[in-house]
Amino acid sequence: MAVYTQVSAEALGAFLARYDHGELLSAKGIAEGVQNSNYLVETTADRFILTLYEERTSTEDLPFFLDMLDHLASDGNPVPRALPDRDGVAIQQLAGRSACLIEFLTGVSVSHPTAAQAYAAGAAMGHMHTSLAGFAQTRANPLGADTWQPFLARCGRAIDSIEPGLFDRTEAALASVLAQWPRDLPIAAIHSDLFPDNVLMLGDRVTGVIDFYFACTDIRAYDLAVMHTSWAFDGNGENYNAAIGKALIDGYAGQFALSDAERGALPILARGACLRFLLTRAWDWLNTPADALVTRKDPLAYWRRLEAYLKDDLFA
Ligand SMILES: Nc1ncnc2c1ncn2[C@@H]1O[C@H](COP(=O)(O)OP(=O)(O)OP(=O)(O)O)[C@@H](O)[C@H]1O
Ligand SMILES: N[C@@H](CCO)C(=O)O
Repeated sequence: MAVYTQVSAEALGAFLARYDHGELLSAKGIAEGVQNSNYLVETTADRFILTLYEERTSTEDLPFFLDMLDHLASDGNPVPRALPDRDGVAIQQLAGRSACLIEFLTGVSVSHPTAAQAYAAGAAMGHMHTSLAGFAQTRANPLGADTWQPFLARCGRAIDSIEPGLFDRTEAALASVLAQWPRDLPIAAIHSDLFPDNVLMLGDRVTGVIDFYFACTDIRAYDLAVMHTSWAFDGNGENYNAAIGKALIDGYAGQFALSDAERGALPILARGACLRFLLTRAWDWLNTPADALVTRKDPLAYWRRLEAYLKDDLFA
């Protein structure tokens, strides 16, 4: 579920009255997503997404996210813009939250991508990286490599309740990854969370790239590594699909030239990405009650991926 904040029909009607996008016909909460509250809103003019930003999205960073979306949309990327009201204001207040009315994009996210879909998604990331070369704003990555050790310390030995020995194994893996972490690769604005559920598709065509609320400035090739960890394995991280992995990289490289240094760093970047998602999932696992409405994501699915990247060079 992801409707934490309820919005009354009266409040939504008054909100929509600030725009020239028709009158309210219906509003339905969207179950997917865990971070923010999302509604599908239909008006007499069109359909929209209404997002109310919950505490996990830092609202002071909203201008960065929205400007990045505007920049990408202006350059032909299929990303949703937040719409300005009649006074040019895009970030509003609604039901005690910051809120935006966002363009609705068609398409569905695929749970078992084919190689052709992975190729298209890799190409969509390559296109975004090409466009973002001209985007000057920056935002430090709040979940970047330098934060992982303090993050593990915050989780503490409670992490062993997920699986005995997990703290020590994670600590050792982290030390090894950080010792090899590349410090001289190109840095740029990146999505940093381009999982299959954040790509909308119709057949083999990408119709939407969404959920930019982890977007930040970090190693550009790290974005591709994150994508590889999330697309090229099954959900529980047990099976690697080499055809998907290759299609992602080929699709990306067809749009944006990967340097030899970036290509060579993908294995270590992917291991880092595994630790980033292992840690945030472990934190959520420990801090979300088992009976909460939000489905917790399995941290160990990322430990299994890490083991696969340690065992073989999956980018060879
Ligand atoms: N612009 C859009 N057009 C169409 N559907 C959208 C759009 N934005 C979001 N959605 C739908 O809403 C769902 C939730 O959106 P999103 O993934 O951004 O949620 P979230 O809670 O912010 O993020 P997270 O996935 O990190 O939990 C998506 O799975 C998609 O179905
Ligand atoms: N995509 C992440 C959640 C948001 O960071 C995960 O699956 O763990």
